[in-house]
Amino acid sequence: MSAISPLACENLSAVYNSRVIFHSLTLALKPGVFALRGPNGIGKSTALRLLAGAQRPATGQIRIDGIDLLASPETAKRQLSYVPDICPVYPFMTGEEFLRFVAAAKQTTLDDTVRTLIDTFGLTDILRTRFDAMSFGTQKKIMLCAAWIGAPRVILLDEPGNGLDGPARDYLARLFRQPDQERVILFSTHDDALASASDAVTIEMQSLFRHSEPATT
Ligand SMILES: Nc1ncnc2c1ncn2[C@@H]1O[C@H](COP(=O)(O)OP(=O)(O)OP(=O)(O)O)[C@@H](O)[C@H]1O
Repeated sequence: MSAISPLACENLSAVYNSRVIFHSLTLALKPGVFALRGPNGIGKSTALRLLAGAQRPATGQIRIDGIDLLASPETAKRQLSYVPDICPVYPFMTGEEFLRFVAAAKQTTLDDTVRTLIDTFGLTDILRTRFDAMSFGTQKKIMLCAAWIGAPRVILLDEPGNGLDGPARDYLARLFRQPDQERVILFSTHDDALASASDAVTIEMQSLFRHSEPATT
C-alpha cells in the first residue's frame, strides 16, 4: 500500500461574501470509508466542494494522492470523483452518453465495476433516457455510477443517500463496506442508518478545525 495519504488538506478556510464559514480545516486520511457528520450549516458541503476543487479555498492546501490540487488541478482530478447533493443536470444527454462522456474525460472506459453498479442500481434500461426525463433519484444513481469510473483514489459524496430508494441505499452501504486498500471514500450524511450500515469511520466536522470554532447557522 502506498504511504501517501490519498486525501489530505491543511489550514483550509472557506469564506462567502467576507463571512468566514470555517478556517484551519486540516485532515489526512488513510484509505477507508469515512462519514462526515455535523449539524446543518457547519460547512460539510462546503468542505467537500473545496476538497473536490469545485470551489477555491480562501487559504490552505489540498493534496490528492500527494498532488497539489490547487497547483495541478488537472493531474490531481484524475484521481478524484465528486458527487454533489444536487447534481448538475445534463438535460440533453442520455445516461449512457453521460457515463461515456465522463469515461472519455478520464481517458478510460466503463469497466466491470461500473457495469456492475449500473446493473445493481437497475439502470440498464433507463440509460437510454435523457437526464431531463429522469427522476431525481435516478439521476443521483447515475452520478454515483460515474463516481467509480476510472477507479479514482478519492471519492467525495455529498449526501449520497438523498433521493435513493431503500434497496439502492442498502446497496450503497454494501458497496462502501467492500474493503479497498487504496481508496478514500468520504461522504457527508445526516442518515444514521447509512452511516452505520456502511461501517464508515465517523468524522465529526467540528474535530477538523484546529484553532477555532466554525461559524454555524
Ligand atoms: N454559495 C453560498 N453563498 C453564501 N453562503 C453560503 C453558500 N453556500 C453555503 N453557504 C453558507 O455556508 C455555511 C455552510 O453551508 P454548508 O452547506 O457547507 O453546510 P452543511 O454542513 O453542508 O449543511 P447541511 O447539513 O444543512 O447540508 C452555511 O451558513 C451556508 O448558509
